[in-house]
Amino acid sequence: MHRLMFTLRCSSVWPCASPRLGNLLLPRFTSNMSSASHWLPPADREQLLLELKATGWVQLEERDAIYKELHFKTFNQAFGFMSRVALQAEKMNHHPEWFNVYNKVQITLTTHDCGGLSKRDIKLAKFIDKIALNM
Ligand SMILES: C[C@H](O)[C@H](O)[C@H]1CNC2=NC(N)=NC(=O)C2=N1
Repeated sequence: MHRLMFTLRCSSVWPCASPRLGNLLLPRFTSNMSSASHWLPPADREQLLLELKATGWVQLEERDAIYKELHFKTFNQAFGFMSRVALQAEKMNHHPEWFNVYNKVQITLTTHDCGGLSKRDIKLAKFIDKIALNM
């Protein structure tokens, strides 16, 4: 109950994502809630998530994050893809959670600084889709 009340009080100033009340898994409040430029307005969020779902991203149930699994022909292709994403992630100072076995790459995107999805996750997801298409 305390967590729910916390969210209701804080939701109007949340900089990254609109909190999910459905399953009561609520974002952390941290002192590093940097710039409002990462703010994902709820209306934009729904539209952008629809677009990403059409390319194979799914929303995780247990946290405010998106997930995609990619398959390549070889390990070299998978690793080449990861290298390109890693360079972009470093440029954006926004890093994926990911797991690779041979030709398979599983990626979770979320913004740790705000405990949920932000514009940065959308931007990185779109970049990932673009790179994967060109492999
Ligand atoms: C201190 C550093 O800027 C932060 O920890 C950055 C690094 N990379 C990050 N990556 C992701 N996915 N979320 C973050 O909030 C984040 N924050």
